[in-house]
Amino acid sequence: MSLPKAELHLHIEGTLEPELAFELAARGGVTLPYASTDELREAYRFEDLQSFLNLYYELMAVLRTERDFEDLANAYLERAAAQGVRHAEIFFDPQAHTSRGLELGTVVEGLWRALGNSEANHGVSTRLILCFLRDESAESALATLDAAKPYLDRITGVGLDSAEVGHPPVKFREVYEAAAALGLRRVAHAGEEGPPEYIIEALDILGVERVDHGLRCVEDPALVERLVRDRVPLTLCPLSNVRLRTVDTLADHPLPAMLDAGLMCTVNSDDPAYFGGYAGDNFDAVRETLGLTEDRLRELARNSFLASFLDDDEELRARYLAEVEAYTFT
Ligand SMILES: Nc1ncnc2[nH]cnc12
Ligand SMILES: [Zn+2]
Repeated sequence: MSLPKAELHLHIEGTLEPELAFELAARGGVTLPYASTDELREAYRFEDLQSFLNLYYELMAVLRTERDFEDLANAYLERAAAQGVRHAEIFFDPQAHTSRGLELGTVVEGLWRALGNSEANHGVSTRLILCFLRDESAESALATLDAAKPYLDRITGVGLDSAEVGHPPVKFREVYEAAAALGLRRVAHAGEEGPPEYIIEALDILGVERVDHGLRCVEDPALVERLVRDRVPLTLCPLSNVRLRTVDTLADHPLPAMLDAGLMCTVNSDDPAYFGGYAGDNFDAVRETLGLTEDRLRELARNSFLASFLDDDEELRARYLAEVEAYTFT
């Protein structure tokens, strides 16, 4: 669907399509433990978040040079633009690369080669969000934030991702305080597989402005009331939830009920190469399977720009919002 939208929950490493993985492997002399792209695609059957993360981290071995990160980001931006994405706030996982011996600068500079020219090349404005791996230590997160200091002109905010259960937000209190002191915006994954309490901690202890996923808030009526009252944006990822078995089928997804409850929902792709679709595909899927009306779809698109970190460019945000209102559904 080409409805203009902002993508607010997108892991750049999760945009690595099998074809590009093999191309980068060949270029870098990396051997993948799969004979072909078809065989690799066969591995895309996930039981839960952890079974996905195992493959996600394994394939990152092909990302080694600035050019690799640049090519990865350009491939995403091209696909996203074709599906109506006008603004993208992109997560990256520095620790998944520095733990393999890469310099943080290789990752940031490589991504920036694509992101810095994205408005001109793809018609997509961008922001970069550095994510801490929550299954690594708080000390490692602090060291990562410290290493990122030379690149803060390119980094808008911090996030928290990877294996959720057993790694509550409170573990990262100190690093989020330090990030806030540096003027960084704050988001965190919470309530994807973890309980509603993790969403409350992310808000109260980490001071996040948006909750990534936040799906399990529906189990706590008082929390839903709070999220509605405070207009806290949730970056939902419907196709991801199906593939990682957070919901049984797309038809069971609580998105319509969440919108009816007044929650500020957005729809995003998470790791589109792995979960069967980019942002526009997610919009198409919820339209078809959940029967969302044109008003609801327009609301989701409007929310995406309102929830974005475009506060430093209200003129651009207003232009995007006008595009949403002017859009004609086909
Ligand atoms: N859906 C997800 N949840 C947590 N960590 C992730 N890293 C990449 N995708 C993720
Ligand atoms: Zn995610």
